Amino acid sequence: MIEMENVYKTFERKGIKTTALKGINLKVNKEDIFGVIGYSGAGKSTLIRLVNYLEKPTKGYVLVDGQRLDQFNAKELRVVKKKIGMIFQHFNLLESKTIFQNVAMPLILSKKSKDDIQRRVMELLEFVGLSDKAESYPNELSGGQKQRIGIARALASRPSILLCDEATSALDPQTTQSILDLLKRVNKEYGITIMIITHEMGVIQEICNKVAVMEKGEIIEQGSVLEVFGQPKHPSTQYFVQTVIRNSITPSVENKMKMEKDSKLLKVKLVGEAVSTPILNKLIKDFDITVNVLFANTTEIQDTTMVIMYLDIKGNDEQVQAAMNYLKKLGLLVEEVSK
Ligand SMILES: Nc1ncnc2c1ncn2[C@@H]1O[C@H](COP(=O)(O)OP(=O)(O)OP(=O)(O)O)[C@@H](O)[C@H]1O
Repeated sequence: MIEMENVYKTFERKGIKTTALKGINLKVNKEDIFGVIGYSGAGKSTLIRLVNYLEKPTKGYVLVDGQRLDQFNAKELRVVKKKIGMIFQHFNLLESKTIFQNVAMPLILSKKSKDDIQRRVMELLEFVGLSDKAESYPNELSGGQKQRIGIARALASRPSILLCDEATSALDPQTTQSILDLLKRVNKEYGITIMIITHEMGVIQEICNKVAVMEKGEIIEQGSVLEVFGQPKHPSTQYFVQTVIRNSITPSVENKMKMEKDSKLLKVKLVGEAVSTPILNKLIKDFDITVNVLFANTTEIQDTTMVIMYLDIKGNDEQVQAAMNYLKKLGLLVEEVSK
């Protein structure tokens, strides 16, 4: 659906060059809600602006539906761009136009008939739950309602891709949740591919199935959200994951642990089916060891449950080793943590 092949983007202003993107490779499939996360300045906006050709790559290719954007002429590019809707952090609504007129704008520009416009706009306002606001003006709406209108307007031309540029960053947590729920419906009910850039890991956790982590113009890690959240490799990814999934023991427990000389501290991660295995019961009964749960955290990612536990285990060396082997055999991620 969307592909980038070795994409570079360098800006030049007053002789100063900034390379915003350095060798980006990614593939977004039709059914995806693909999230791009990174700190400010990582290159996220530049990356998303390449998809609808608001920016051109300095080197490399951007493909939409298997076709390179640089090979289209201006007229063909206009057709492709109609397939790509976009929503923004600050909504970008026209303040002097009514809500109806705002949503109708792309249809007016494509010279649709009055009847078609009336039908489509009302259908979209219903979809976003704001049919009663057709004659209101943007300044009469809350932030969440404005973003709903932004989404309705972006969907007017029946796009197959929706780009979201920090779409929830200006909203409170509850409103963010309702906008994310709406975006999920856009993906499922209309079959629209969504690409979302954000600096909030919670957004990725909530709706994305794939994620790319960006730093200094590069993608440092990418994969399914379950993979990346389950086993983040790069320190920056680990940091982002830590903002939504606490996976370390508290300092006070850590201090107490240091006093316990004759036990081992294990970090155990269970994902999916493994969660229903009664491991604690097994460890105690079959290996005759003492198990103390120091920390446990359960998270839902992409309808899959992930549990992280810190277990303090005591027993003779053989028993402890056998217990660790048992956990590893089950396919669980087991790490001995040094105290
Ligand atoms: N039009 C431009 N001219 C010159 N430099 C630019 C331009 N657009 C972006 N940059 C530079 O490219 C780098 C990446 O910027 P970009 O806006 O893509 O990052 P970002 O991850 O979206 O950050 P933020 O979350 O703050 O928007 C930055 O160093 C920025 O200064």
